[in-house]
Parts: sequence; structure tokens; C-alpha cells
Amino acid sequence: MPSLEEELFPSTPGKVKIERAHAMNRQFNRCFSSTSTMFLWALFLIALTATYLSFQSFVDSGSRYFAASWGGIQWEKQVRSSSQIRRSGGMSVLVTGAAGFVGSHVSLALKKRGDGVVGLDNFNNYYDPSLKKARKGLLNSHGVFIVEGDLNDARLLAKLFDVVAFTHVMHLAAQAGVRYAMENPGSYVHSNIAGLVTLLEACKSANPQPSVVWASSSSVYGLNDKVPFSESDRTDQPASLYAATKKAGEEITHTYNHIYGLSITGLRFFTVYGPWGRPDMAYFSFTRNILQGKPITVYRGKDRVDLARDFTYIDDIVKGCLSSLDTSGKSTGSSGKKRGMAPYRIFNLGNTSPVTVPTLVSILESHLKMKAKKKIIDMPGNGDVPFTHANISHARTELGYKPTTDLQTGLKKFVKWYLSYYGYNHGKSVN
Ligand SMILES: O=C(O)[C@H]1O[C@H](OP(=O)(O)OP(=O)(O)OC[C@H]2O[C@@H](n3ccc(=O)[nH]c3=O)[C@H](O)[C@@H]2O)[C@H](O)[C@@H](O)[C@@H]1O
Repeated sequence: MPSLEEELFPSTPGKVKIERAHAMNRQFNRCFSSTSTMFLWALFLIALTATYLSFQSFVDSGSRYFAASWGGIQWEKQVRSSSQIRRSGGMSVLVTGAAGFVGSHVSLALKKRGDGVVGLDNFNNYYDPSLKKARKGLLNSHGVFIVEGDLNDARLLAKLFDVVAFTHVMHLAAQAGVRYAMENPGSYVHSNIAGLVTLLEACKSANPQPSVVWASSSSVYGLNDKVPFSESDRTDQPASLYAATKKAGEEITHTYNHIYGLSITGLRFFTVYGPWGRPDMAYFSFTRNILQGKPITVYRGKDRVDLARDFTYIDDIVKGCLSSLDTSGKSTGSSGKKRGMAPYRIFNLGNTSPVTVPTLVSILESHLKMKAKKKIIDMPGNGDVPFTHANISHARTELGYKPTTDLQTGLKKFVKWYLSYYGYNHGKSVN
């Protein structure tokens, strides 16, 4: 007699199969003892087969979709050609989030100066994907190929590093937006935590390891009220989940620097704006609403104090990104092992001249020659901070970073682009 334990966890799996087979035979004989039962069983089997076949075709079409989105000889050719370096001492850069606002500008600037660039973007629908497709078209016309795929696809990342020995990774893909984190917290964990780790795993295993420059955020300063914000100020009081995931990114990249010798540069961007920008940001949605005669909501801080941001123009940010790549220093690891200390740097990239939100609105009004219908409300508890203000002396010393565009000038360029992109050109001119 087998013990109870042996019956539950048989030492030979075959035992169970044989006993089960006998038992099933007995069942089978009993069931098929009448013709009507047999007919019902036949119907059941046909239905089961049909369900199985349709499921198979669903799985097949799914795998066809994934196979079609990347891979193959033609795809590899495009990736290689896009990564070609055309200047002496140039670099080959994998730009994640290349169809995004900052990503598309940085990709274009790198390509224009002769560096090799391969983009990666998942074209998600956080905001209108047609804008991302248009940016892709623009990059395509300059010879930048954007791979459509997700950061969390480790096989795709391994393949990319297999095809190209990237010298640098400019990691700009992220779930952006401060307030949306309350609506869809999971998307921040997916992109800003899990995606970041998947990317760093690929970087650490690559031979040679690339140097990594990536987008952190001014939001890591959270409730810090020491102004202007310096890199050494405390960043352990995030006001939103978005900020918390960016802060986590700074810690996560530190461990990959420490354990694997990856060269890391984190850039704390301060409210970046400009042509081809993000429709979810205030300056963009305000412009849209003013032009459409719709009201805009202007948040106001505690004690009726206006909110303020250190708005930073995209061209200044691009210069900061390129200098960061140029000065990043090498990763030291190989075959996933650290071979020495590598640089770990963090920089504020701001404009160092905060402007209040009502002033932002009046600048837009003057460029658009239209009045905004303002609805002023107290700032809801949605993750916003009352103000940001960057101390940029560290970036100035190390990167030669020197922003040159004030909000008035930058918004003029944005409005000009907006009117042209959305077809408002006829009969409308910008100041
Ligand atoms: O600097 C940063 O790190 C962050 O900058 C922006 O975040 P935020 O500064 O909140 O930019 P907006 O969403 O454009 O808001 C700008 C200001 O307008 C205010 N606002 C926003 C929306 C609105 O309807 N009304 C309104 O008054 C906000 O409270 C804020 O003070 C970006 O959206 C983040 O992705 C980025 O990481």
C-alpha cells in the first residue's frame, strides 16, 4: 500500500499516469454506453476542437504582430544604417523615447552633427500618438530609424546591442506627467521602474558597456523649500508618485554604477517646453484652449500665492544633453563585471529664472492675440509643487551649460510652430 504522502507526491510520475489511464478507461466505457451520450460527446469534441483552432489562430496572429514589429534582415539593415557614425570621434547612441518631445529633438541634434542614432519608442497613447508619428516622420527624413518596441522587452534590447555596439544610451523614455500618476500609477512603475531596470540590465551585459545619460526630473526636489534647488539638497520628500519613481531611478542607476561600473549621468529637467512639445503640459493645453475659446484652469498656491516654474526651452535642454553625452566618461565593466570606478553624475538642467503661471498665460495671450478665459482655483492636492527654481552652477562648470532662451522668446517659437502644425496659419500672425 502506498503511503498518503506517496499518493500525493508519487516518486515515479508514470505511476499516476497508469492508474489514471485505467480509471479513465472505466469512465470512458460507462459514458459511451448509450448512443445519445455518444452523440453529445461528439458535439462536445467538435466544439472543443473549434475553440482550440480559433485560439491557435489568435496566438499566431499575435506572434506575427510581434515578429513584424522588429527583427529580420531588413530591420537589422535599417538599425545598422541609422547607427552609422559620420564624424571623427563620433558616437553611436541608442535614444529611448525617440518619438517623444525631448527624445526627438536630441536625436535630430545628434544626427545633424554626424553621430549614429537609433531610436526606440513604444508609441503609447498617453497623448495623441499621431504627434509621435509625425515626429517619427521628421526623424526618418533625416535618416534616424525608430524601432517600435517597449523598454520592458529584454529580448529586443539584447538584439539591439547585438546588432550595434552602442557607445552611449540616452534614456528619455518614461511615463511623464505629475498629475496623471493619480489616475494610472501602474504606468509609472511599468516605465520608470521596471523599464529602467530592464534597460540597465541590457547595458550592464553589453560588450562594450555604453555610458548612460538619462532623464530624471526637477520634481525629485518635492517639498524642498531651499531655493534655488541644488543637486546636494534633500530629495527624500517627493510630492507625487511620478517624482518618487524618478527619485527611485536615481537610486537604481546608482546601484548599476556601483556594482557593474556603468557610467551614469542623471539630468534633472525643469519643465521643458517648446515646438513639438507635449500636449499634456500646461503651456500646450492652454494654447489649445485659448485658440478654441475654451476656459483654462489656473491653479493657485496656498495663501493665494501664484505657482511658478523654472520653464526651460528645449534647445537649451538639447545642448545640456549633448554636453552630458560628450563628457560622460566611459563605463568600466565587461561581461557584466565591474573593472573599476565609473562616473556617477547628477545635474540640474533649468533656466534659473522662475516665472509664475499667470505670467505664462499673459505671454501666451500676447503671442496668440487672444484673451484666455481663466478659471482660477486653489491647487488641488494632486502632486503639484508650488514652485521650482534651478541652481545650474554645477552644470555650468562641468558641462558648459548656459541657457539662453527666456520664456517670452521660447513661447513665441512654440506658438509659431503650434499655429503652423495645427493649420492655423491662414490670416494669423505671431507677434
Ligand atoms: O520639471 C519637471 O520635472 C516636470 O515638468 C513638468 O511638470 P510641471 O512643472 O507640473 O508642468 P505642467 O504640467 O506644464 O504645469 C506647469 C504649471 O502649470 C500649472 N497648471 C497645470 C495644468 C493646469 O491645468 N493648470 C495649471 O495651473 C501646474 O500646477 C504647474 O504649476 C512635466 O510635465 C513633467 O513631466 C516634468 O518632469
